[in-house]
Amino acid sequence: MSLTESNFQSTDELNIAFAERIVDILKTGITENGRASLVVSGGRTPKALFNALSKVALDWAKVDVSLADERWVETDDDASNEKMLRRELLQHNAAVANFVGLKTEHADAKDAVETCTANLARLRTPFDVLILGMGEDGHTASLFPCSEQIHQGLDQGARRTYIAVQPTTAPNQRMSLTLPALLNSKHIFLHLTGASKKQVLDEALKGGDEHAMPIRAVLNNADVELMWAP
Ligand SMILES: O=C(O)[C@H](O)[C@@H](O)[C@H](O)[C@H](O)COP(=O)(O)O
Repeated sequence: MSLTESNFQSTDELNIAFAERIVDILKTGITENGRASLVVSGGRTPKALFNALSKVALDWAKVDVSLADERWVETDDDASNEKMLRRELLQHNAAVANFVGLKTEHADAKDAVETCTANLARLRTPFDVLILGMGEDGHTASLFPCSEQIHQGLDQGARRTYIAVQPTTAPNQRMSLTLPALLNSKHIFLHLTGASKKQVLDEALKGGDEHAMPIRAVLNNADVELMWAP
């Protein structure tokens, strides 16, 4: 499968172009299907993009927004991706979007897999836009190479859409879309900033065990657009 690279001079330039690209795809989805879906990652990288996106004119009431993964903490915890999303993306014009969060009342994410799977019906699938990030260890969404659950997460034969993951090199239990669920997307973007992430991506592109660098599993099975700035 192919990797299309768009390199920008600065994160500001990247965010402007990326927001426009996302909105174009979502508009097409709304025109063709009445609704469109946007599934995003958490972490630090997308904050400014989300802020830019929240101010763009779009029929946001017709957009379903969800997360590729969530840290299993309360939604008012600073580590919560939902908290970040509510602060950065679900504001301004985008405040009326239909947000489907992952965190439930269950103390253990394993007990919430069924609920998250049922809630997926509230989102248009295949996802119109999926934005992935990547960690320095080659994880994407919360498919962590260090976790015991990585084989299940990358299993394309299984019907799971979500998986509870316990990383051993990062804090918090997680809920993550599985590889087959991530791949059920019309447009997959990999959003990276900084030279070190580019080096990690180059390493992943050399090929090798997907379980050692889960981003490889996405790159090997989908057309991916890289959006990168230093
Ligand atoms: O919840 C999360 O942590 C993510 O969704 C995760 O996959 C993230 O995208 C990468 O870890 C990159 O994170 P940074 O953008 O913070 O480097």
